[in-house]
Amino acid sequence: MSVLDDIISGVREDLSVRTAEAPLAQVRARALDRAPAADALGALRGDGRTLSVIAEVKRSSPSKGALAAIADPAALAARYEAGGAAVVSVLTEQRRFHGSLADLDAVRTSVDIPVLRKDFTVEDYQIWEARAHGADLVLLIVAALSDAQLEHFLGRTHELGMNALVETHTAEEVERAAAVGSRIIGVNVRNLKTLDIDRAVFADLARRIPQDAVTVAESGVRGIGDVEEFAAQGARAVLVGEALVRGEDPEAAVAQFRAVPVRDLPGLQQR
Ligand SMILES: O=C(O)c1ccccc1NCC(=O)[C@H](O)[C@H](O)COP(=O)(O)O
Repeated sequence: MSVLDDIISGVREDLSVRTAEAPLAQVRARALDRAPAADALGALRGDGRTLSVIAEVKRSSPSKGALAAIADPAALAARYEAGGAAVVSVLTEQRRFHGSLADLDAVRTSVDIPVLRKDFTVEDYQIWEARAHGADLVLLIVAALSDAQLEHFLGRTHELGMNALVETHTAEEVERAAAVGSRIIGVNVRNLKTLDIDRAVFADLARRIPQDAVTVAESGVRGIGDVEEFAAQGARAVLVGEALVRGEDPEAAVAQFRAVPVRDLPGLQQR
C-alpha cells in the first residue's frame, strides 16, 4: 500500500465517525449559512507581477515526523497574513499531520485572506464540511480520484462559491486536471506514493498547464533560492509548509517569497 493509500484509508475511517456525529443535512445547513466564500482565485492571481504565497499551518508530516508544535495556529496564520500571504493552508488531517477542524476554525477567525482546507478529499461531505468551517478553497489530489470524482468535486466547490487547488504530479494528471476545467493547478514536487522530492518535475509540468489556470508550485521549498527557481520556471504561486513552520520568522519569510517576480515564459501557456 502506498503512503497516499494508507493516509486515505485513515481519512475514510475518521470520516465515518464524523458523518455519524454530524449528518450531511446538518453540515449542509451550516455551510449554506456562512458568509460567501472569498475569492481565492483572484487572491492567487495577485498583481500579476510577483508571486503569491500559500502559507501552510503544518505540525507534522509522514515524510518528516514532528515539524513544529504550533500551539496557536491562529497567531501563526496572522503572521502569515501580515507577511503578505495570499492564502493560508490548514492541514486538517489528524493521524499523520496532527491537524484538525478546530485549527481551521481558529485560523478562519484570525485572518481575512482566503483559507485552504488541506485534506485528502474523497467524499462530497468533506467539501460541505470545509465550507461549513469557513474554508474558501479545498484540495483535490488527482492521483486519489477518478475522473468522475474529480469533475463532481470540482463542480461542488464551484457550486458552493469556492475554488479548488487541483494537485498533480505527472503529465497525465495535468491533462486530467485541465480536462475538467481546473482553474488552479498545483504541481506537487513530492511524490505522495513514495514521499520522494524531485523539484525537476515542476518545470516540465508547468508548461503543460493551460493558459487560464494559476500554476502553483507545491512542496520542497527550502528557502528563497527554490522560490526563485519555481518562479523562473512559470510558478504564479508557491505553497510552503515546513520552511515556514520551522523558520525563525515566518512573517519575514513570506514577505521575502512574495516579492519574487513572476516570469512570462515563451511557450508557457499561462496568462
Ligand atoms: O508533507 C508530507 O510528508 C506529505 C506526505 C504525504 C502526503 C502529503 C504530504 N504533504 C502535504 C503537502 O502537500 C505539503 O504539506 C505542502 O505541499 C507543503 O510542503 P512542504 O513545504 O514541503 O512542507
